Amino acid sequence: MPEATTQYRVESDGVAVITLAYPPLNALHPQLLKSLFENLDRAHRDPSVKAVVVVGSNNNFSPGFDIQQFRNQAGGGGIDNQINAAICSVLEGGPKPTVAAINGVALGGGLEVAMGCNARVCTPGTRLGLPELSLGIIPGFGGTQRLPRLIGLKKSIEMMLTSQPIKHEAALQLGLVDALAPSLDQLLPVARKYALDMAEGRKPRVLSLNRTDRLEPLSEALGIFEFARMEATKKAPGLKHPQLCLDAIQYGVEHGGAAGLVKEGESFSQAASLDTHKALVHIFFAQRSTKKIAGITDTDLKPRQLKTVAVIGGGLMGSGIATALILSRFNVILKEVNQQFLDGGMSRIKSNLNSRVKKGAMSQAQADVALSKVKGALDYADFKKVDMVIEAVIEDIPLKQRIFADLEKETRPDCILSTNTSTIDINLVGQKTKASDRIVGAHFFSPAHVMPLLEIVKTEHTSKQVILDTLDLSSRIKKTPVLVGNCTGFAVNRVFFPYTMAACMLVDMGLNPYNIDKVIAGKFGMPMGPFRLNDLVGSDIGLHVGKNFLDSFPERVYVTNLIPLMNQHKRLGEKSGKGFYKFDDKRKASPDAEIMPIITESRTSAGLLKDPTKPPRLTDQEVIEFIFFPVVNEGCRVLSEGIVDKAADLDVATVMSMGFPATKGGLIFWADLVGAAYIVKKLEAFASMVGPKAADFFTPCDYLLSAARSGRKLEEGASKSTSSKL
Ligand SMILES: C[C@H](O)CC(=O)SCCNC(=O)CCNC(=O)[C@H](O)C(C)(C)COP(=O)(O)OP(=O)(O)OC[C@H]1O[C@@H](n2cnc3c(N)ncnc32)[C@H](O)[C@@H]1OP(=O)(O)O
Repeated sequence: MPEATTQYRVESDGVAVITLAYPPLNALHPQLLKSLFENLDRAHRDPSVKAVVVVGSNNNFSPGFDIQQFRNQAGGGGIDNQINAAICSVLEGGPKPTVAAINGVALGGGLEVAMGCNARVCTPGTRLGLPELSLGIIPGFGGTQRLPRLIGLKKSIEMMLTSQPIKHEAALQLGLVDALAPSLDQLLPVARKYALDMAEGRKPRVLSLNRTDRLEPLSEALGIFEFARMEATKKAPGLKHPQLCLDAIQYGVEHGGAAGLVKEGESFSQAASLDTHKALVHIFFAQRSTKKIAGITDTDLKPRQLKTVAVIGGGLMGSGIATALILSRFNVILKEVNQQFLDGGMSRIKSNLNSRVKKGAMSQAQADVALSKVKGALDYADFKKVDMVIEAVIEDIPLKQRIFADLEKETRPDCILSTNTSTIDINLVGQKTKASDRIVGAHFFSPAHVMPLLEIVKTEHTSKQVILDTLDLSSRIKKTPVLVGNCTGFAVNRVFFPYTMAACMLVDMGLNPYNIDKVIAGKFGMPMGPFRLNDLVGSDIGLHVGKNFLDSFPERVYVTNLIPLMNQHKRLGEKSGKGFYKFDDKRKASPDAEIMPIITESRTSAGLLKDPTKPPRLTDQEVIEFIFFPVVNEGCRVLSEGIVDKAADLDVATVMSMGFPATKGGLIFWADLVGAAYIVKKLEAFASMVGPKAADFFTPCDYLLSAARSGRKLEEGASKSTSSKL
């Protein structure tokens, strides 16, 4: 383990430079903070020192408090609010003026240390922010007090509630940063001069905690707090830590910065004791660990620099994938079967880029450069130049097999051949080739240029080099990869199918689909309920994908007539103007009484209830459990079959694909908080509620049962891992 410390030197101009040093980014480990405190004291006591500059090593200031400590020590990672308050107070009000010299990022505690200094200097490209809420805590080194005093309440509350950093230009404009150094080699000279200017009275020495000039008048401030609280509740109903953050800010505005610091400490401790904090810290590390695959990323293998990728099929998926690739500067060949389809694909790519320009995510000039990276093709003439192919045609096995047989002939022997299938066995796709070592699944989620997850599906034949290259491609196109084994539905769609089936079962039992959606979205925190999602995806797609599960897992599926009937009535969802909901021309969804006869027909054919006039009365909590406990059960099968490398991968996959709330830590983390024994008991109760026709849907798998019996956590016991099979 590298040492967490600070280095101290006094320059010839009398400026003491204290360097934060803890690779890779200078996270604020308690040892580093202790050393910072000691060196500040040393500088203040040394009569030859006129001023102090704090800087980071490795060309970075600091990403904040060491998040590892939150993992090691529950309830706030052993943060000592007193020593932190002492550091900031010595920085701010000690005998010598202080300047933070910032490069890279100053986030969380990193920015708070910088705000404790009397001034801040940064380089172009620096990012500054307080993202603590994204970890379920609140700023705890004075950030709730100093940021509003430096830049005003409105912007500071926005920065804290969204956890979004700002760039150097905005920081300068807002007054968070006092001066810009034109380049990294000028950072220390500019910061030292600024510090001496303060020491020698040429510039005022500012104590941000005492400032009030940037705070809005109290009556206006109260309005800002009211609005922010409403917005926070609307965005994340039931979450406590955003309100705790606002409590601390408001208290400081009403009672002064010093009292606000005390309140901040209390609110921080409260937030740090909540499950939300544990869940979000888990997701932070889980997301980074999906890229680390034992036997691949820890070997001497190096990823090859893929430059040109061909995408076969310019439909919704293919054009989205091509967009993601050109946005990250890959050369792309988009292949279609005829000019009309090719034109359609190209115009979808253009429209994806245009919508980014409209949203301000890129300039028109950048969009033009991106578009110039894609070239259309109707044949394989240029495929010898291609480093990787991503096939994204319809889910038709013979068609995919034909394409792969062609690709084997038309590409170089080192070209990676991948398929974007969402459910089909990868071995089946490559069955007509001898290229199995270079075949891999690259399962994108729609819209592919937006959704952050990439499921990389390996078979027993896929080479390690191909897996490593695909992991690398994933990072380059800014997707989080999850490496999964080959089975129907892989990891994500495997755990997704009981979600829809359980929701349909509830409707067949007499519950109202709109109420179910309200509970699952509003109460549980999914981005939308299962029926609204069905309308987004399309009932036809749902039926098609669902068939794979009916065929592959007949012993544990629930066969409903609801989705087939929606298809029969051409209620395909948003694209046909009506599904479970009806849609206006702005695609706004509203309930539609016309679906009642369809629901009645489905209920009658399901025959789940002895007395259909008496549907069960389920609480909201029971609706949540009825839908999510079968999902957990399937997740346990995915773990025990080694489809994912570790439970945390499934957590990341569920958060980044189905929108499982990150604040609950992903599927298995949440299930462990609930407890396997309780889940088994409820699954058994649901089985007896629905009777023999659907009871098998709830049968707990061995993995879940054994965890329930032994008290073992679900995350602990994957019996075999994909990496061990490599
Ligand atoms: C009291 C205080 O108010 C409380 C706090 O300060 S809580 C901390 C608040 N800060 C944050 O939330 C920032 C967290 N970090 C980040 O957002 C991103 O890491 C970043 C923008 C700084 C860099 O992103 P990126 O370049 O993609 O690199 P990334 O892979 O994330 O990080 C590099 C390594 O640094 C580690 N790291 C980053 N920030 C860290 C932190 N604050 N503590 C510990 N480790 C950290 C990562 O885990 C990763 O380690 P690994 O290589 O072993 O996986």
